[in-house]
Amino acid sequence: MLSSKFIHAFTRQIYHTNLITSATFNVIKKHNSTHTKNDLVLVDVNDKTGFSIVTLNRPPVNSLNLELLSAFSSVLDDLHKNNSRGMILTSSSSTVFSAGLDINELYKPDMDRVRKFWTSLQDCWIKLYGSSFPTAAAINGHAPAGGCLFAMCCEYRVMLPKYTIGLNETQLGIVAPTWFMATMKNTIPLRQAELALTLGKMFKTDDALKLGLIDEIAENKEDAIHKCEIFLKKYQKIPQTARALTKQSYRKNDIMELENNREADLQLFFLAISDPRVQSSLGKYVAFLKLKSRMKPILEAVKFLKGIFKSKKKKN
Ligand SMILES: CCCCCCCCCCCC/C=C/CC(=O)SCCNC(=O)CCNC(=O)[C@H](O)C(C)(C)COP(=O)(O)OP(=O)(O)OC[C@H]1O[C@@H](n2cnc3c(N)ncnc32)[C@H](O)[C@@H]1OP(=O)(O)O
Repeated sequence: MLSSKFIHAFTRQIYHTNLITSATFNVIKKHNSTHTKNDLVLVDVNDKTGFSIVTLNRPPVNSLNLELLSAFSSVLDDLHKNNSRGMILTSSSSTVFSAGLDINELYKPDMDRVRKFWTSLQDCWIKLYGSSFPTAAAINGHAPAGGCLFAMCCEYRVMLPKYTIGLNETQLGIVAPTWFMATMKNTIPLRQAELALTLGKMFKTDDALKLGLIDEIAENKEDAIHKCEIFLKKYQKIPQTARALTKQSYRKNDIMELENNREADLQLFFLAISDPRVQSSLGKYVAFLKLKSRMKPILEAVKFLKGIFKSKKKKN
C-alpha cells in the first residue's frame, strides 16, 4: 500500500499545478439534486451512483462563449472539491453536443473579453483533461472543434448515430492549438490524428467508432448515459487515488506544456486572431452559418416536396 505521505509527495512533485489538492478521497455527500450555473450548465447528481450528469445548456448549439466556459470551469471545481465519483458530459440540445467555440468571440473581438475567454478555455481544458474524477461523454449530437475537444478530454465517449465529430479548424483557415492536437493524439493513433487534423476532417459516428475517436454507439441519449454509467462503474472497485494518479501521470506532459506556457499560448492566440486573413475567414464563416440557418426552412420544404414527388412516382 502506498503511504499517504508518499502520495502527498508524489502529488506535489508532479502536480504543482494543484490538479489534485488533496489525496484524501472522501465519499461525496450525495444528495438528489440539480444545480445550475446561470442555467448554462446543469448538474444532476445521481443519489445511487454518485455520478454527476453535467449538461451544457446554451441553445441553440451550445457554442462555447465566455459565460458558458466560466460556468463549466466552476462546475469542474465543484466536482473536484466534492470528490465526485464520476462525471458524464452531455448536452440539452437534441441535435448538437457543442458547436465548439462561439465564433462571435473570435470575430472582431473585444481584446479584454477575448483574453478572459481564452484563459477560461485553457482553465476548462486543464481541469477536464486532468480531472481526478473519471469522465465520460454522452455525445448526443454534432461535436465539431471545441465540442470534439471536450469530448476527447473525457476518458470514454458514447455517441448517437448519424452525427459528426472532429477538429475541423483547418477548414476554417485556423490552426488548432497544440493542446487541442495533443488531446487528439492521446485519443487516436498518431498517423490518423495528423491526417484528421490537417484535413480538418469531421467523422460520421460509424467512422469515428472505427477510428477509435469514440468508444461506443448508443441508440438514444438515455442509452448513451446508461453506457457511460457502465463505464464509470468499472472504476468503483479501483482505489481512487491510484486511478487518479495514473490518469494524471498519463496526461501530465500535455498539461504541463500548457501550464508552463499559458501566456505564450495566449499571445499566439492573439497573434492568430489579429491576422486579417484569419478575420476574413471567420467573417465568411459567420456569414455562411447565418445563411445556412436562414435557408433551413427552404431546404426542408424542398426535401418535403422531393419526398412527395418520389412517392407519387412510385404509385404511378
Ligand atoms: C503550431 C501551433 C500554432 C497554434 C496557433 C494557435 C492559434 C489559435 C487560433 C484560434 C483557434 C481557435 C480554435 C477554434 C476551435 C473552434 O471550436 S472554432 C468553432 C468551430 N465550429 C464549427 O465549425 C461549427 C459550426 N456550426 C455548425 O457546423 C452547425 O451549426 C452545427 C452542425 C453545429 C449545428 O447545425 P444546425 O443544428 O443545423 O444549426 P445551425 O442552423 O447551423 O446553427 C444555429 C445557429 O447557431 C449559430 N452557430 C452555429 N455554430 C456556431 C458557432 N460555433 N459559434 C457561434 N454561432 C454558431 C448559427 O449561426 C445559427 O445562428 P442564427 O440562427 O443564424 O442566429
